[in-house]
Amino acid sequence: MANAVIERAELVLFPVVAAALIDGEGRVLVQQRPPGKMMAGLWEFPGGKLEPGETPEAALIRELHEELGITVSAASIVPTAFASERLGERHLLLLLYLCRTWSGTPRALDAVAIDWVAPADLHALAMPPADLPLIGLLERLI
Ligand SMILES: Nc1nc2c([nH]c(=O)n2[C@H]2C[C@H](O)[C@@H](COP(=O)(O)OP(=O)(O)OP(=O)(O)O)O2)c(=O)[nH]1
Repeated sequence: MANAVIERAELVLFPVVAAALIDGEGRVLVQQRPPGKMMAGLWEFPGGKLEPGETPEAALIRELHEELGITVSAASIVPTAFASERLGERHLLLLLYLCRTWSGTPRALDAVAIDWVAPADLHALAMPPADLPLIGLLERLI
């Protein structure tokens, strides 16, 4: 019992924000994680960690600008789903937003590559474990 209490106290939640950008044909943008990063080569939704003092929405707008070179307004990102997954010593809470409008053309500024994929085709991509439950949700939502 004491051990269980200690384990709970030491567990650190790791919030990460990500966006499913949807284009006019109902496809979702995914990007491939670069070499040297954890889970290199896997396809993910653009996004990342929160900086100290940042709201999830501000972090997502910043990450989309840094990673894709696009500008997104707070009104354009809709909180939609989350995933919860053990990630090494921490526990990932992946907060997924939908976004259908932005300005600029997405470019792979951080990732190896970006691609636009129909939600049903996400099943065929190698994605992080946390993302897998989100695919079926996106198929129904988009
Ligand atoms: N962006 C993103 N991260 C994901 C997804 N699924 C998933 O498990 N993750 C994990 C991978 C990483 O452990 C973590 C995101 O951290 P990161 O290191 O990529 O964040 P970052 O962009 O702030 O990276 P950095 O600049 O600090 O290198 O979340 C996803 O769909 N999108």
